[in-house]
Amino acid sequence: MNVIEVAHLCKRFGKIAALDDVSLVARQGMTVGIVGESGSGKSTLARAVLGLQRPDSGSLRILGHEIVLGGRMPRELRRSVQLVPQDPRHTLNPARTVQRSLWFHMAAQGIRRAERKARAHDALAMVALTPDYLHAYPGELSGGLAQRVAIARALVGDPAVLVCDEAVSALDKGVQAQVLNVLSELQRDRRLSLVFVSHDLAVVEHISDEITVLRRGRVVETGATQDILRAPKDPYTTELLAARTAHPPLQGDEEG
Ligand SMILES: Nc1ncnc2c1ncn2[C@@H]1O[C@H](COP(=O)(O)OP(=O)(O)OP(=O)(O)O)[C@@H](O)[C@H]1O
Repeated sequence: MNVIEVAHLCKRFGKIAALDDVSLVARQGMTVGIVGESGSGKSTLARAVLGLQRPDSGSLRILGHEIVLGGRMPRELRRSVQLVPQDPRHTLNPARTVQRSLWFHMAAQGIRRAERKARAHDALAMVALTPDYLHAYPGELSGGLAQRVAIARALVGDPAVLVCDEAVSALDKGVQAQVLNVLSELQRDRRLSLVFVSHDLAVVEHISDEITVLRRGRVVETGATQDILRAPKDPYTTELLAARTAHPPLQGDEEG
């Protein structure tokens, strides 16, 4: 099943075409990686999928439902597509305990009070955190732990898709590997779809079944990860392949 279908999306900011006829499909239980250098339109695409950025034209379907561009996304669909942000220490409210952040997120999603405790415990367990962390403040957490909390927050409403926007870019390599493992396991065990956005092809290739390469708002190449790595069709993809950093090991054992 296609959980996200983006077709011919366009978005301009003045003279800049941030998205120029971009199409993308994310299927259930699969990870689609979006890669491109800074300014290629990755975040604009991610924000459009999350209903946070109004495209000028094109179409967006989530779980088969057509989304009215510029309209308010129905709550159930908003709940089914959740963001894992770049640096959770900036996006988790420093004045709220983990519990309050999770509660706040669940309240915004219309989740009943009676369900919240169990959901919070379940979501923390899914990212291998004990309920002790409910009482921690973001400032007390390392980058890797804070990112696990951000993933747990994204999971509390039982979404179908996680949109990970540079979700490991702020982390050290060993911690990146751990967070990538958490995301891979969630995808495999819960049949989650991931839209994994990164400027770093080395990270994207490790987690993605398919890759879409963006450049200046346009899709230059899309295909199965192995095909793109083995035989890139576009010179820009070849450049990205040449420029990639050493990939993070998928079994890291440090915590930062
Ligand atoms: N709100 C905005 N107002 C004006 N221009 C914008 C806005 N948002 C994005 N842009 C421009 O659109 C283009 C695409 O930006 P976007 O942030 O989507 O790229 P990106 O690939 O995510 O880059 P980065 O990794 O640096 O965030 C850039 O040229 C950017 O300057």
